[in-house]
This record gives sequence, C-alpha cells and structure tokens, in this order.
Amino acid sequence: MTAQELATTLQGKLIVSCQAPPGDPMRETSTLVRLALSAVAGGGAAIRANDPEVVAAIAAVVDLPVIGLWKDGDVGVFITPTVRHALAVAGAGAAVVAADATDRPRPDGSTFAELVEAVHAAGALVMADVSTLAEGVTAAELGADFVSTTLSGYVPGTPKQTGPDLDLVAALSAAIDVPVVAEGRINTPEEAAEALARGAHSVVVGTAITAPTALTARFVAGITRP
Ligand SMILES: CC(=O)N[C@H](C=O)[C@@H](O)[C@H](O)[C@H](O)COP(=O)(O)O
Repeated sequence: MTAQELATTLQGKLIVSCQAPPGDPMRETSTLVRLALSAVAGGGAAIRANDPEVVAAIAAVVDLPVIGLWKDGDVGVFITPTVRHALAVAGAGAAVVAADATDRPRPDGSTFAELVEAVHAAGALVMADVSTLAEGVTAAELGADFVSTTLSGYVPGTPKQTGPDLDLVAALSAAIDVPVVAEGRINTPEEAAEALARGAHSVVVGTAITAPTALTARFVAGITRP
C-alpha cells in the first residue's frame, strides 16, 4: 500500500492501540489479538501494536492495516530504537512501522533517516513518533509518511498534560504536508473529534479503549477520598 493510499484509508478515522505494559495481565498475544478484533468490530480503521510476535498474530487475522512498533526498554529512545527493530516489525507484517523520531541519540548510533530508508526498502511505511513541532518538521523532511504526537509529555521539556497535546497537533498540521496523527492521552470521543478539528488527519486511542487495568485504577482514584 502506498503512503497516499493508506492516508486516504485513514483520513478522519480512529486507530486503536492494542498494547499492554510489562507485567499487565493483558500482555499476552492471543488476548491482544482479541482486543484488535474488538477494535475491528467497533469500527476502528487500523490497529497499533507492539512487538513483532503480536504484530504478526494480529496481521494474520485482522483485515486492517497494522501500525507496528517494538518497545525495547523504558529509558531514552525505546520505541523501535534501531534499524534491526524496525525491520523485524516490518517483517512481521506491519504496513507501517512506528518509531521514535525525537532528537535524542539512538542506542545503536544510527539515525532516523537510516531507519526510514531501511523500512521503505522493506516495503513498509514509517510513522514518526515525535514530542515537538521541530521534531515533526524534521521527520517529515527525512521521509516519514505519517507524523504522530505520541511522545509529547513523555520527553523531558515537553508539557505534561492530562489530555492530548492539541496545540502540537494544530502546529504540526499547519507546518507539514505529511498527515499528522493525534496520539497520547485522548480520553474521550469528544477529545478525538477535537483533535480532528484542530487539523489531525487521524487519531490513535489506546488506554481509553484497551487498558482495563489503567481504567480501573482511574475509577478507584476517582472514588478514593484523600
Ligand atoms: C508514550 C508511549 O510509550 N506511548 C505508547 C506508544 O505506542 C503507548 O504506550 C500508548 O498507549 C499509545 O501511544 C496510545 O496512547 P494512549 O494510551 O495515551 O491513548
């Protein structure tokens, strides 16, 4: 699928992130496949998933594009940090490889440009996960097919917010021609619609749909008196 074809497919649509953190009871491949099937049944347009094994299992049974990544570790650049990780995700059947495109050093000393080149050569597209406007502009210049606000709030120096970074969505949408994906802390359908209204091409929602542990904790906190 070309970048243009996929952009047309995803325009104004919901991408459901089916992930579970380390140690979570939901972190099991067949469980994550069930989450993806639920996302399909509910009308999702694409699935975002972590780990080549999970990507392959979802791609085998879900007739939607899979945006794959491979989280390795939890400090610095850990979302698809190297070309090796990216090619494993592409090889698992992801239509799009999502990777950290922040301006931090990658653990193998490679560049985001090298990752883009390798993924394109493997026949897949690239989603750049960024935390700032400048990173998104650079990622687009380096050939990313989509730019996502995934990492705003998770990189030192970026604003910590309880909701999505809609200002970044708007700024990126005005600055680049590459489709901008709103991702991170979209908690309600209204916030998803607002992100589209602020210029997002499509939206990714994870926790609010697919994370019962975090959602339970949110309710528990809500009824617990200080
Ligand atoms: C920062 C980071 O590691 N984000 C990850 C990226 O794949 C996922 O853990 C998020 O769940 C995903 O971005 C969707 O966001 P939210 O779950 O807030 O809707």
